[in-house]
Amino acid sequence: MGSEQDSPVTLPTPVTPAGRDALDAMLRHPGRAVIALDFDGTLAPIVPDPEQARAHPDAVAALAALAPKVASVAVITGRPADVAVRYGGFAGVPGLEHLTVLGHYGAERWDAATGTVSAPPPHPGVTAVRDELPGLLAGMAGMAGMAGMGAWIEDKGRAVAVHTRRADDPQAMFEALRAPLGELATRHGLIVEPGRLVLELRPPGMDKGVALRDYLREVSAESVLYAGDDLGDLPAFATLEKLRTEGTPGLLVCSGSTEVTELSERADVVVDGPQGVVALLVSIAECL
Ligand SMILES: O=P(O)(O)OC[C@H]1O[C@H](O[C@H]2O[C@H](CO)[C@@H](O)[C@H](O)[C@H]2O)[C@H](O)[C@@H](O)[C@@H]1O
Repeated sequence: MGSEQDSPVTLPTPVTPAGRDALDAMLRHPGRAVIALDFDGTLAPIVPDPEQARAHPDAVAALAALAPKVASVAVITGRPADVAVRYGGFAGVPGLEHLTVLGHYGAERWDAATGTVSAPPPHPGVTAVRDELPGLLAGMAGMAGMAGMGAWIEDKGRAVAVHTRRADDPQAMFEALRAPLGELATRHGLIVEPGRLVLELRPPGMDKGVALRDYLREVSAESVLYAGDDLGDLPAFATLEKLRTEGTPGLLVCSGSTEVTELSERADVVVDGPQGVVALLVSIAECL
């Protein structure tokens, strides 16, 4: 706790009894608590150009202050693990020596302790999609209403994403691309992962729920906080909801945005984007 001169630490009150129990359990036994966080929209503010996304300026310090006080901290992201590490500034940070980054929705793993990324072999469908996608988008640009489409391809290595945030009408472009990208993905054995003005074509078989569940088993978590902002975080919320029914306290935190409301409806705590997430992490660290 802070000294008498410090302003008092304000922790949010979770709106559900299960959320309040989880926060309680974390504060009582922090050494058995796991903190897991999404990257874009949760630790990093959303920006128009995905290559310019960086962790909130105070995020790394907040994580580094909290990590030594809890069992473990993990970042679970749709980004390739090495990209999240780079954009997050997570490598070589005192306090984050045991940080784990699960990339590509858990298919990849980076551990600060080794500084290496482990990953499965690439899915052949990604190569095929990478080759066909520019032609498909060019064909659509010629269609009525699609001139100057403004869709941008992010080559993620093990997946390919099409972003519409910089299109003239981002939401209309997103909706127009759903069906053709779905067909393309299916034809090559991939799935479409929708996100905040992005449609990603990626291999099936892994999601943040599976990644989180496996990680929590590995570290023998006795309480968990998960924070996310996007549709890809819903499986992680579902994992926590299931764990709660089995007796493991879990706190569902939504990094709120006007773009995605599905998470806020299920969350125990809604904070104001990455700035709110950082404030929450700081408050928890100060309470421990
Ligand atoms: O699981 P996450 O860490 O949340 O990653 C999800 C996707 O995030 C990125 O896209 C999003 O952030 C961009 C930068 O702020 C933004 O421009 C875009 O509209 C968002 O969808 C990233 O580019 C994707 O690869 C991630 O899968």
